Amino acid sequence: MPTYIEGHYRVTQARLAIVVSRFNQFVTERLLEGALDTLRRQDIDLDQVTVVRCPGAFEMPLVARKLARSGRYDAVICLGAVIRGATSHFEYVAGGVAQGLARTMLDTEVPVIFGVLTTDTIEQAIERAGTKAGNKGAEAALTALEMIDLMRKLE
Ligand SMILES: Nc1c(NC[C@H](O)[C@H](O)[C@H](O)CO)[nH]c(=O)[nH]c1=O
Ligand SMILES: CC(=O)[C@@H](O)COP(=O)(O)O
Repeated sequence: MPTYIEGHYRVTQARLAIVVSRFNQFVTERLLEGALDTLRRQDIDLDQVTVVRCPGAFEMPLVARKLARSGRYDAVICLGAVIRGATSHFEYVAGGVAQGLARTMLDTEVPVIFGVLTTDTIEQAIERAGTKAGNKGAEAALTALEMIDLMRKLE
């Protein structure tokens, strides 16, 4: 019979940092609301949650790395909205954030949750920030809890 290891959402004493970018704040604040509401509904003490705002998604990897390396957090949730414009700038911002956050997670071995929307339109972003396509911030919060529990089980 194989041994199965998996993380559950119910974790005790979870210390979380949430990095939120101000760019497209109309969207990112909805992601933050979804994340905080989900953590609350999972009985996470929001006094153990730190919210850090940064200018744009491109700055997130540095902020996430500082938080992860501090040793004060069990996971770092990153919430942003990169929405395509008229130039190729989208590719560089979105690619830089994804690669930077992935590298931070591997370098620090602290779960860094990619809750950054990368959409072609504002409508797509709004749909994923609490309307018809759910709330990616809420999803990111659940992923953080599952990863915290899983990491503890793999220690
Ligand atoms: N266009 C978007 C940006 N651009 C700003 C960058 O994130 C960065 O702050 C700037 O290049 C200075 O380093 N940021 C987003 O979060 N979303 C966008 O759609
Ligand atoms: C993702 C972006 O950087 C983008 O919103 C910038 O818009 P533009 O390509 O029109 O300068």
